[in-house]
Amino acid sequence: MLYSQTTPEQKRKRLRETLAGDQIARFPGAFNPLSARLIEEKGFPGVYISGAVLANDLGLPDIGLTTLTEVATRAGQIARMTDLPAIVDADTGFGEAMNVARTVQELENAGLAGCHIEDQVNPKRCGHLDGKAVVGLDVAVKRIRAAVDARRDGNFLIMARTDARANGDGEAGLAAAVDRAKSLVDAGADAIFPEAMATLDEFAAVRAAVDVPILANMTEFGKSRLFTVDELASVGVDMIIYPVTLLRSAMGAAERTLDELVAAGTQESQVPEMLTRARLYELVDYPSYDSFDAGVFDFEVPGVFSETV
Ligand SMILES: C[C@](O)(C(=O)O)[C@H](CC(=O)O)C(=O)O
Ligand SMILES: [Mg+2]
Repeated sequence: MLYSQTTPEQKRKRLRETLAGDQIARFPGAFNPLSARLIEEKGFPGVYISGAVLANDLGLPDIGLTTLTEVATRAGQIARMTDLPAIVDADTGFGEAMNVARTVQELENAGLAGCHIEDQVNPKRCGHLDGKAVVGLDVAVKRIRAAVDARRDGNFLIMARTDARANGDGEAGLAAAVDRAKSLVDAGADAIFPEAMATLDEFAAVRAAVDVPILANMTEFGKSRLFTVDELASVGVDMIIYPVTLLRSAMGAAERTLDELVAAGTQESQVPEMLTRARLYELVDYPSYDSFDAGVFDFEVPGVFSETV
């Protein structure tokens, strides 16, 4: 009922244990608090909260327009709805070193289990688009040091993302990303997010260069094909995110339903694709509220909690 009973400290500990385990960990992106519940129910070990999704959900492009307050608030709403650890995309940290320090403390306060901070210049852009630029190594290192020093829970995961792969074609770009990754680990990063890797061999190169967990971003319509979990495990990736997948699925379904309403004058043909009333009530945990106040759930929903409605 209401929110998760697991404390942020417990979630952060659980995240550390997950990353220390042998299994590759998949973190689908929750686009709202309720979808975090769905992710938990399907057995995933964690929830990812995408900066692109938070911005796009507000109708904004992913170019660093969202504020720390907006991101911490929404990420906190998502994190509190699940017992799973949630990791949030903190973009460039909302400024330079001092701002990054505050960002980390606000995200801790919001109940997140970790965040990633990238080395792009502002205004930033989606890591899978061309024309990105990264800050100098000194600035990138300062961001990570500030983040690490600012956290009050040693288990809050500071992941460094490098966008340096775009700094040159093929080998040159990869070498730049590998160098950055090593320096960011030396600066204290707990994990590395090498952005826009083109091939499995590129992930393997990053894997060989650092001894902290590495993340693969399996975003659709990006720079690489969508590798399978086994493929990524075979090159030593520890964690996979599917940042925008659920938002794209949900918005795709919404568009199809609207098109059908326009074309047919009724949504009838789309109903079998929808989450049923029963399933929706199950996800928001209606029956638990009954134990609190028997007047809350004293109605019948046909087929409630069955597959039939
Ligand atoms: C991971 C990412 O930073 C995000 O905000 O989700 C994006 C995802 C995307 O735009 O597809 C990214 O820069 O890769
Ligand atoms: Mg992002």
